Amino acid sequence: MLHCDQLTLRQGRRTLLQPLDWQVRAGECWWIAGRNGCGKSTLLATLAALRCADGGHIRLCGQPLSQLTPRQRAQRLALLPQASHDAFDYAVQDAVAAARFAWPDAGDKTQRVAAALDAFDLGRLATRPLQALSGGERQRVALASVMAQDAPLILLDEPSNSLDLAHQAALQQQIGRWRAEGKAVLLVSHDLQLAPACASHALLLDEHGAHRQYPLAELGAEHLAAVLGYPLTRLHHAGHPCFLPGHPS
Ligand SMILES: Nc1ncnc2c1ncn2[C@@H]1O[C@H](COP(=O)(O)OP(=O)(O)OP(=O)(O)O)[C@@H](O)[C@H]1O
Repeated sequence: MLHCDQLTLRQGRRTLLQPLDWQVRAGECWWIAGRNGCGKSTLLATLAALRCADGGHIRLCGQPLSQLTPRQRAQRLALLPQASHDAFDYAVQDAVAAARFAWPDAGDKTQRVAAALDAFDLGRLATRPLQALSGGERQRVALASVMAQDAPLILLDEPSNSLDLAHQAALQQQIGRWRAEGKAVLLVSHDLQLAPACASHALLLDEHGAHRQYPLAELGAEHLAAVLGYPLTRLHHAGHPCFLPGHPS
């Protein structure tokens, strides 16, 4: 679904990402992990064509990303940014419906919006103005908008920000459903429980642009600890791996 060939990212004179060859396939979820400022959001912004790559090539669903029109891109990928700013004070249901702009001729807008509102527990808030929402409620609207867009590649930048525990669990389940439907998910997250519970693979980025890729089953605490700069222990809990800070006593 996504092919990166020698993808290189820079910020000023600093190399954020040394040349990366990377393939993301349908049904996979890649956890993208690294310390603050290492370039995770910049990578997602580049894959969403919000900035240019500083080297290399990106192909999305078989076509060069740079050759896709904005609507074609929106039909192929959806981005949840780390923060959203509301230019208009839409009602929740209208904000989610706006995400259907990529599919103007589809006749299923009402059902898709209703399903997205339901998946993120927003039915009760459907007519509430965006500016009258709490932080976690606003985050759930952003997630529902991503779902309504119905793109095969989903880019999530810290999606569990501000979510309470029950809504984090709902997000984990929804990521599982997306994978089962054959969508691919890129998950930037500092959450050492949620992310490994959702992911099939990990892409670790360090502060000098170096990167490593692992199937999640092969991601050891020592690999993650090396890029995060903190000792970790890998555990198995509720059917998934998770990582805890510190060494076992
Ligand atoms: N517009 C900009 N001008 C200058 N530097 C920038 C700009 N945007 C980002 N940077 C720098 O680029 C680096 C990568 O930023 P990025 O947001 O990709 O990090 P991140 O890995 O997502 O971090 P975090 O975990 O804190 O969200 C950081 O050092 C940041 O300060």
